[in-house]
Amino acid sequence: MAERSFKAEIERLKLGEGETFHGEGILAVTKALLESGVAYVGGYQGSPISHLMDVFSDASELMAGLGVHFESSASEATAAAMLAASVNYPLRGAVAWKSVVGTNVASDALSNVASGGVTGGALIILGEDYGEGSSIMQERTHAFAMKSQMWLLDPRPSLPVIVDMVQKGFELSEASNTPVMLELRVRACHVTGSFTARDNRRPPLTVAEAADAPVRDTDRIVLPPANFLHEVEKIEKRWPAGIDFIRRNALNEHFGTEDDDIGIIVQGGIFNSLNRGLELLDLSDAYGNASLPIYVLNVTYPLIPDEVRDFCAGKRAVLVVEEGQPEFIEHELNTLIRRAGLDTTVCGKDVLPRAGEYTADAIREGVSKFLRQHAPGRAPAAQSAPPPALSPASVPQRPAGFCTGCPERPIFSAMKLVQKEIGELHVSADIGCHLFSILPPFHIGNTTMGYGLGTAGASAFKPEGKRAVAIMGDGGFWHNGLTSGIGNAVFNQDDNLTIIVDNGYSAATGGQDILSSRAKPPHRKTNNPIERAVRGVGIAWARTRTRTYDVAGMRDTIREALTSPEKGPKVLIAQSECQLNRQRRLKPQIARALKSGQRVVRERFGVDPDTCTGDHSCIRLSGCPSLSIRTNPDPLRQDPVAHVENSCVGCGVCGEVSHAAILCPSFYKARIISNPSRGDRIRHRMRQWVIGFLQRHDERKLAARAF
Ligand SMILES: O=C(O)C(=O)Cc1c[nH]c2ccccc12
Repeated sequence: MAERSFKAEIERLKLGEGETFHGEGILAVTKALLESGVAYVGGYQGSPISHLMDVFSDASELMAGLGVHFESSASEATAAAMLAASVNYPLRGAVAWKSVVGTNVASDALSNVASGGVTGGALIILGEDYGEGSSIMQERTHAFAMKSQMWLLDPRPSLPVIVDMVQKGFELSEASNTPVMLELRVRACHVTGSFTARDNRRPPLTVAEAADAPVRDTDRIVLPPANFLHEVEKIEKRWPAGIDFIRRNALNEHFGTEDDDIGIIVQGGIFNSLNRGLELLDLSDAYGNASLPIYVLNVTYPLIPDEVRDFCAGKRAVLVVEEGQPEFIEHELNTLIRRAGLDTTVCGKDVLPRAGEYTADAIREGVSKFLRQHAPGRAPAAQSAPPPALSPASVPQRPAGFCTGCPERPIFSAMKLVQKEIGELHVSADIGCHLFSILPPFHIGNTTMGYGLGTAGASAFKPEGKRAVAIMGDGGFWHNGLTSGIGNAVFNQDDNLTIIVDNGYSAATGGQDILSSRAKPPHRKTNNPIERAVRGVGIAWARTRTRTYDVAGMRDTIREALTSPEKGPKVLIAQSECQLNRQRRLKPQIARALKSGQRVVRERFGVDPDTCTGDHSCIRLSGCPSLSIRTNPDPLRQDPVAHVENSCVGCGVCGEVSHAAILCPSFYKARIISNPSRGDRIRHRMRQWVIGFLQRHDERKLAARAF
């Protein structure tokens, strides 16, 4: 079950010729694919492209009706390899994933498809999650475009441009027999706007029809001698054809004034930020009517030598606004300007930050510096004062952490308890929500090497004494952990423990179903147990614990795995449902039950303030966001007591941790009964009577001793 449902929005994907489509960037992309006669679509979810995959998934029936094949690929490598369908057949195909990580994973297939070239248009839609909102290493997909010679579109975040780039992207791919990448930053994915729709088009050839009439062309297969010819073809045919198409179709744009002796060259994807920066300097308005010329690169690779020459001719200096490092575009512009015999100065990273996100403010600062150097008359009068520095104490910290009720929390609580007994462990962490164990209060995890690579990251550790621990999510396990981690550990006779967090979904990417998910979606085969898979590749010591919230049980199994005399790789599958997905699943059911007057029981935990000692070790071992502190009601004690807030979902970990760690008995479980039955009411009255009797008894005893 995905984080967001697009069932309502996808109705708009049926709009026809001339109607106005209004919505988010990712929906516009999907609509543009359908209008382009795409024959097949695939991909792997990851921020900020997760929602695009969810849109595809929700629209899969509509696509099937048009004869378009869609599937959620097992990984980005799978998705990229799917583009093989466009090598021999005039089939348009689109795949999507998160870059740069997904492109890393896909790069084997991408190199192959880029070498052999394509007949049908191949479009790779990339969510480029760069900047301060990103959760991954800061790298540029641009490097992949250059090394494999694939074209890179970086459209201005405006719906008509994005839609046009999808459609032209296919044509460009076909005209130059080259795969085309379409990069969408997170804001472009979710920018809202309008464009004029066209009719959806059935693919002229479907994948089923192509399969019926196989075509084989050994010149397109990456195998000597054809691979040597591909290199020549890339340079002599595909590159010139690409440049020609981009120029003839004016994929790059011009904004602002025409003639000037300075100008700006910008990646399309950050045009809006540039324009905002210029607006703040009174050099543009909200519509991009700038008072200096701007050349917008909706195609950042390849650059078009004639366009660069024409833009730079007669200009003393140009500023290149290029996010991320190294400055590939700036380097190439210098070469092209030199080759054109011009002496235009190219500014870029000398006035803009070398790395980091190009926010409107960073760009405003860079443009100001550029103007001071090359057009002092148009520079802002004074250097703007830096914003007042905030002391770290005045900025509330909000480290990422496990959600309330997350089933992964008790796994790490149990590990902390084991570490107390046998000492610190080396822990090879993985991509997924479980990576939050690195942060307080757990401080568990020494490295992370990539998706599903937790076990591989521990493979150099061949312990003689203490075993190392690897963490892997169920998402990572099916993405590639089964072979690169578990299979490798079997083959190389590891003696480490892998804990596979089986929460039922690819939770970190937004709750998509995977092979071991418990849901039974109509067109997929789920419920494939992870334990069966690891035993299948030779794991002898495998345990599945079905309730991670049982902290004592988790602790005992982890201890057993780390201390048992048995040698060989060990796998502990720790199961409990992702709480976010569970809430999404249950909330509508509960709401319906409450409305229809059915009896509903919800559980919450609480802390008895009279018993709580106020030492807060429960918080240190759990870190649940619903576990907080409040003033001690006892006037003789000063330490604040622990307190469970109303966001509690009743997972019970706080209490379990406290008991497993023998901390204190102050946690209690309350059952909130809505629409109680007669039996509930009678039981409630009897309890009240007993409690009242005991309380009155206590009060009388206290009153007797009072003075
Ligand atoms: O959803 C995200 O933000 C992720 O980083 C998950 C992810 C999806 N595909 C990947 C490939 C390599 C590393 C992480 C991911």
